Amino acid sequence: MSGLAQQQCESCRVGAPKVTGSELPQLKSEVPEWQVKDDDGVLKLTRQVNFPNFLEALEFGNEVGALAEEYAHHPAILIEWGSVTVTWWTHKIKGLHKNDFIMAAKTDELLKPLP
Ligand SMILES: C[C@H](O)[C@H](O)[C@H]1CNC2=NC(N)=NC(=O)C2=N1
Repeated sequence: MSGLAQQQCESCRVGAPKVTGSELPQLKSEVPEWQVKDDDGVLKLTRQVNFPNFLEALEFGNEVGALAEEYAHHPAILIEWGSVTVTWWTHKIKGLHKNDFIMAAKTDELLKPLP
């Protein structure tokens, strides 16, 4: 199986399986820059990225938005002066799905310098 960033999301549906406790460590190890947080019982995957100014933060936020539209899976994006916080979770299942880890890995790819 290719790395998470190269995988495709499954279609979001109610009743889709949440990431289980045994799957979580493996998936989390593939996106080490991200933290799992429990938000009133809803597990989410979040990362804060720092930028030198608001404009660069805004540009990255827009890139994440375009990625979300491309894969029809959408995060919360907080754009602030100097940083962007991206949080992935699957609303339909009120928790973490493998899609969220795939999208976190794709988000990391946006930060890699172009070859
Ligand atoms: C029909 C559409 O694809 C679905 O409603 C998608 C849209 N984007 C989504 N994004 C996230 N994060 N969770 C969802 O459950 C979700 N559902």
